[in-house]
Amino acid sequence: MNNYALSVQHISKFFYEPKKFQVLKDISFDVKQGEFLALIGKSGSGKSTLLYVLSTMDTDYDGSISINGTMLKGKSQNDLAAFRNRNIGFVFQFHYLLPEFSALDNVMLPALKLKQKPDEQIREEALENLNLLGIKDQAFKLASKLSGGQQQRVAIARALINEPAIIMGDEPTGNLDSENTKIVFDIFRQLARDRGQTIIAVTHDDDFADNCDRVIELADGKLYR
Ligand SMILES: Nc1ncnc2c1ncn2[C@@H]1O[C@H](COP(=O)(O)OP(=O)(O)OP(=O)(O)O)[C@@H](O)[C@H]1O
Repeated sequence: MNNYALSVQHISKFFYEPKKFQVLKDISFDVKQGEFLALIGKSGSGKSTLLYVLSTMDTDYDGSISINGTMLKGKSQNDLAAFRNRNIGFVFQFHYLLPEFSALDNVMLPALKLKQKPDEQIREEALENLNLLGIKDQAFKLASKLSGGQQQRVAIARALINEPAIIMGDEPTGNLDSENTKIVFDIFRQLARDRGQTIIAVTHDDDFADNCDRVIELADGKLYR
C-alpha cells in the first residue's frame, strides 16, 4: 500500500512478432496525486506501449502497477474495465468523438454507460465540463462541425465526466496548432492544480514537456531520466 496516484515497479514487456523483442526494460517510477507529468522519448522508444500498460488496457507485462493504492495485477478483464471507467480518463491525439452526435452527447456517453447518476445530473455535469473548457456555447453542435481545437476540448470534457483520478494523454496536442496546444496545456495545468487530478501526457512537444511538473524520458525501452 502506498499513497502515490500511480506506482510503477519493474515493468518489462516483450513483443514476440515478428521476433522476440523487449520493448519495456525494468521501468520503475512513482507519480504523486496532482502531478502533471510529461512522458517523452524518440519515436519507437516505447512511450505508447508504456501508456497502454499504465492505462490497464494492456495486461501482458511483468512487474506491478498500482493506481491510488489498488494493485492491478490479477484483476479480471471485467474488473479492469470497470476500474478504468471510474479512475482513468483518456485523451488521444485524434479525439475519436462520434461525429453525428452533439458535443454534449459525446461528453455524456461515458457517464451514461456507468449508470450511476440520473441522466439529468449527467447532463448538468457535462455542461459544466464544457463550460470549464470554454466551449459550452458549442454544446448542441454536431461534433463533426467543430474545429480541431474545439473537438479536442470536447474530448477532454468527455475524459473528465467520470471524475477520473488520473488523466492519460497520448499526444493530446499532437494534432493542434500552437494556440490550441496552449489552451489544452493550461486546462491540464488547472485540473492538476485545482482539482488534484494527476496528468500523464506523452508528448513530442519540448515546450509542452518543459512546462510540466516533471519529465520522464524513455530511450530504447529504458527509463532514461
Ligand atoms: N503490437 C506490436 N507488435 C510488435 N512490435 C510493436 C507493437 N507495437 C509497437 N511495437 C514496436 O515497439 C516499439 C515501441 O513502440 P511505441 O509505439 O511504444 O513507441 P513510441 O515511443 O510511442 O513511438 P512514437 O513516438 O512514434 O509514437 C517500436 O519499435 C514499435 O515498432
